[in-house]
Amino acid sequence: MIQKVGVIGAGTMGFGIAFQFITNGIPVVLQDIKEESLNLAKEKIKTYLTIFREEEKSFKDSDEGIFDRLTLSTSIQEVADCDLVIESATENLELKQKIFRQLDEICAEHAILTSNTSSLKLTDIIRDVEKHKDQVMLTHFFNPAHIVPLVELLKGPETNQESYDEVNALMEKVGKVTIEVRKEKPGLVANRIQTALAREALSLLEEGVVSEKDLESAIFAGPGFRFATSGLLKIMDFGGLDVWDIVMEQLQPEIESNVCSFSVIKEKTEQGHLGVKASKGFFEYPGKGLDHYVIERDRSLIQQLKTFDKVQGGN
Ligand SMILES: NC(=O)C1=CN([C@@H]2O[C@H](COP(=O)(O)OP(=O)(O)OC[C@H]3O[C@@H](n4cnc5c(N)ncnc54)[C@H](O)[C@@H]3O)[C@@H](O)[C@H]2O)C=CC1
Ligand SMILES: O=C(O)[C@@H](O)C(=O)[C@H](O)[C@@H](O)CO
Repeated sequence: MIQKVGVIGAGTMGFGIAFQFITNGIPVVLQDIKEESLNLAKEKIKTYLTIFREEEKSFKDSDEGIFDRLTLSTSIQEVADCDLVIESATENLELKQKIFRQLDEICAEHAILTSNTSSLKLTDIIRDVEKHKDQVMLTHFFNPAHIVPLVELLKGPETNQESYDEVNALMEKVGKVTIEVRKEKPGLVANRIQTALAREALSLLEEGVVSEKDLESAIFAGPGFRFATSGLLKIMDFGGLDVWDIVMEQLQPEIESNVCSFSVIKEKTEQGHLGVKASKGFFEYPGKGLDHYVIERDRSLIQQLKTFDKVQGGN
């Protein structure tokens, strides 16, 4: 049974993963090589406990009780007694392979080792793992990890079912929605779908078919609005599969199918317009700093999470 979780990497995702577990009763060791990352993560956890309370989605335990479950460390040795260790360090294959070699060496025999990678293959990450090769997985969270419910689960080629079932049960216990990815595909499921959507959206933008503002509305006030309560297959069922059959045949030849590099992104990147972190991307984010806009986004997402829990019967 998983009673203590280690999280390697206290960055954008690691902080949120740790937050999800400690606010749901599970002790966490959050490890990072940079003290500053750990200090920032601690401050963000403090901030989000307040924000969740302000948005009337508070936790049953006191802030003090929640913080009592959090251990911060710069030493990977600190996760040696964890039952589950989730690696969420920088997206670099050599680094992940090194971390998994270390975890394979120091962790208890029963420990389950997982990665939160967005794009790398599990079989590549675990290349040198020996002792735990029947207890490795991908557990792919979505940003922000402490609000977006989805976690994609993938077993390794030798992973036993018991490990999968334990991780799945734990994720559901802490309020996440899991899917089982049955075959190893780069980007798993949701990122592939997100990328396919992005390719068509950027193609329409590049062709001048739609403005940035209207492209946003076309997604969040249309399909995105429906996606908030049901997936694509139900939308097809409600639309009529006979209709969708025709539409798919008609439109597939029309939509973007090339592997493209889009000047709408390339030009902005070259100009240093990297998005919120640079105060300008497709849109402008004047003068209040990254945290202001991230928190503004997250307040909306927390309200959406409350509705999601009601509609999907969550906690
Ligand atoms: N940013 C996103 O939207 C998402 C990212 N991911 C994945 O999560 C992982 C982490 O991504 P982010 O949190 O965005 O990165 P990040 O750059 O915000 O944080 C990475 C953290 O790893 C730490 N780190 C580097 N080497 C380390 C080591 N040897 N041991 C311990 N910590 C180390 C860094 O100090 C940093 O704090 C990546 O694999 C990424 O693909 C998954 C879903 C979404
Ligand atoms: O969208 C997300 O949060 C995840 O699916 C990801 O992995 C990110 O999009 C990542 O690919 C880029 O930040």
